[in-house]
Amino acid sequence: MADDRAIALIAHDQKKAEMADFAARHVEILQRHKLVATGTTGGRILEVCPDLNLTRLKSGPLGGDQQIGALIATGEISMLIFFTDPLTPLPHDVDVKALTRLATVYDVPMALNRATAELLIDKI
Ligand SMILES: O=C(CO)COP(=O)(O)O
Repeated sequence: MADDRAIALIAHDQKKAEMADFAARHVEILQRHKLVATGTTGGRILEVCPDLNLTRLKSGPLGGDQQIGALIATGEISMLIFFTDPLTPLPHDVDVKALTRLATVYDVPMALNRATAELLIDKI
């Protein structure tokens, strides 16, 4: 059965270049899937991979993390790839925590760094 759920892609500012590089390296896999991303991350990914089926939501600090959390709660996300930056304070830290919490609650595969994302991407 085809999986109609989306893969969620998010990166904090210091990790956006890494996310764009990750997407470019795995574009053949990603183009087989529906994708959602927070606003700025999605824009950076589409700069390097313009043909992806990617929906940009709000920017993280303006509610994008919460939008992805809501999609997790409604069963619409198959995997969360979230390159977090643990070295920079974030105004929306509570949203980040809420999102990773929901991914855990709903048992959604979640990669919080590139090494884990590289392992997960080969499983889809
Ligand atoms: O802040 C983010 C996740 O917490 C990411 O949001 P942007 O992709 O809009 O920068």
